[in-house]
Amino acid sequence: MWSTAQAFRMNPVSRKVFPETLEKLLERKDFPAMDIFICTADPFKEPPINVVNTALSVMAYDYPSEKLSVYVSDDGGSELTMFAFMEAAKFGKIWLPFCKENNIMDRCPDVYFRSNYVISAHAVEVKVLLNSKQDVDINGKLLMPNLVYFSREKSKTTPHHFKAGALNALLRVSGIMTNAPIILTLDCDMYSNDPSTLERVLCYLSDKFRKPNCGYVQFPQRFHGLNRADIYASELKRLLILAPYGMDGLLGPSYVGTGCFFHRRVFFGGPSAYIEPEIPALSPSNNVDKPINSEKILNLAHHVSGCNYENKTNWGSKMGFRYGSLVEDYYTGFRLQCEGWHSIFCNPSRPAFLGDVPINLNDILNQTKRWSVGLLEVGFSKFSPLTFGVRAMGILMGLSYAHYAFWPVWSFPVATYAFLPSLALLNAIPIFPKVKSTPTPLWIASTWSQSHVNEPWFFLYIFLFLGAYGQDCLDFVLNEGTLERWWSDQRMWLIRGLSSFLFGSIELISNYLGMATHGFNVTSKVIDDEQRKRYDQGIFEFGVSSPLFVPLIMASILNLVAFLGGILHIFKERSLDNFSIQILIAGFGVLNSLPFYKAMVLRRDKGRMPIKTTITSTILIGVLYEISYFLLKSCN
Ligand SMILES: O=c1ccn([C@@H]2O[C@H](COP(=O)(O)OP(=O)(O)O[C@H]3O[C@H](CO)[C@@H](O)[C@H](O)[C@H]3O)[C@@H](O)[C@H]2O)c(=O)[nH]1
Ligand SMILES: [Mn+2]
Repeated sequence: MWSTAQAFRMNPVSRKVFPETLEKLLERKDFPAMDIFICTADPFKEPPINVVNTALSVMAYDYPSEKLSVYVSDDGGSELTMFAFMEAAKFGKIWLPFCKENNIMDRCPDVYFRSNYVISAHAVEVKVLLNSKQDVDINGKLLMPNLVYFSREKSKTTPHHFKAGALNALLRVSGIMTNAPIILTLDCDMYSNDPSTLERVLCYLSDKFRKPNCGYVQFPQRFHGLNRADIYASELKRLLILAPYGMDGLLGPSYVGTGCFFHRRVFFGGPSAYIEPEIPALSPSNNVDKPINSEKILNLAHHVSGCNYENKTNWGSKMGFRYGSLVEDYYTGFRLQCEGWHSIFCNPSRPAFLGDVPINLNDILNQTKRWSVGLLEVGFSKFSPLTFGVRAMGILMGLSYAHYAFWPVWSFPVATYAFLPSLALLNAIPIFPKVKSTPTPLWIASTWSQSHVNEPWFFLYIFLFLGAYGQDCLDFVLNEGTLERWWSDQRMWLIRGLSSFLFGSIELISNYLGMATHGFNVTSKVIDDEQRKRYDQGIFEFGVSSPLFVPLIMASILNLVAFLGGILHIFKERSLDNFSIQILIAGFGVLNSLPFYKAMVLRRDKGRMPIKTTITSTILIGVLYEISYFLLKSCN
């Protein structure tokens, strides 16, 4: 993992463009058309009001409206979402500076819909809600952008490939209706925060300025409403900001699923290997000459949204967004770059998009678990970045992608460090280099004076620990980070390693063995007020009894017991002997586990650790200790 991380350090690049000068070089009438895709899948985990907000925020881009088309893909096929959008269409007309007033529609989904709703098979729905050729705002002045509600056909028997499937259907439908050369993909939990973003993008993607191989421009995922310490490290600074800077100096950043502008052509083969789609109307160079709501166009749009349409076509394998991984974004970007497309990372100081983050630990861990499964699927496929990727894109790009793909591999060292040193300590077995006995009970005193140490390994060990942590901390803090957030970041890395990564790896294995199947478990965006309050105060949210918490509690209990035992040992023997590093590691574990102890013992609110989970974990750690007792004793 260390070596793959070095690829990001070779040539980091940070870019700047000046969209204010764009109009001197490119007339507004020559601005290219833009198709904007918004994905939603579940009206109860993703409240339609939020999806509407996302759509309204992009409809209000500072851009010629007649060139703007917003397509909303509803994988839930829900009447509620459609209804919300019909209202939104009317609402949009009355209200252009909408950002301030959108509270008007802030209502809860109707109980009637809720009780009758199951996501199931549904037919195609294509509804033109606003037509840029006809619809004007309430004053009769401004044209409105196109707004299309779309729900592809779904059946129980045909795989729908989750979001990638939805995006491919959107690619085809938008191709038939407007076929803009530039496409923005956006998740429904992320809204536009800067009306001038499209002009910024033109500096990279308009015909006049685009480099021939440039395929997409990725904006970082940035989030609003993080608490001060960002306790769940939702910022994902390393993954979403630092790594892309590094890749930008190579062939460009990976695609992260949202906030990304594509040149439509990239979905039809490599820069010099064009793949002709099965019907000419879908070709990226096709000129749409019929009105968006003409019967012919609508019929064709229905045709390409059928659930069997993709059979025996290249969609998902060589064309469009790629199937085969739960992280369709990462995988698609990777395959596009292997085909020869370059990309650009654009991180303006005012965030172009802002998104929601889950505010409870269980949701976060489930999300990371899904990513782990998806990443490993790519890592161990025939298109693995380490083999296929390195050959197609060169060693550094291959390593960069491998660094993501094998992210979950951290679970093994993290789990080892969480359990092994403490178990060994409790069994009085030293596993690290020794420090020679000194009369002082303070470990620091002994590590500082070299004369007392008889093994250089001890220092190498301390050096590596402090070096790695120091570098990590510096990287973080120097890039608009704070020490407080860094601490959360390293803690979440341990938590993810011990939980999501581990469960993700297990899920992948059981999947290969045919024991389970995994799906795209949509992250809930519903905010409970009480939870929100606790989150804002920086308090961890547990609440549900989730297996994802079990290894975490096990480790926190074990480390506490081992640490206390170790300290007792020091005072009894008045020597540090063989166990200093083990005690240190246990102590570090304890420090990181503080929120867990609080949640298990001190808290009484709804977000505390459920007793059931605590008891299960305590029993399991007891069993693990017994096993270790027999194993370690027999090894010794
Ligand atoms: O069958 C599906 C499942 C999901 N979605 C949409 O996909 C988006 C992302 O889903 P979310 O639950 O928010 O997942 P996150 O883990 O927050 O998303 C990250 O990870 C995903 C891959 O796992 C990427 O697709 C996302 O862009 C990226 O932000 C949402 O708009 C969903 O509505 C669909 O359209 N159809
Ligand atoms: Mn999301």
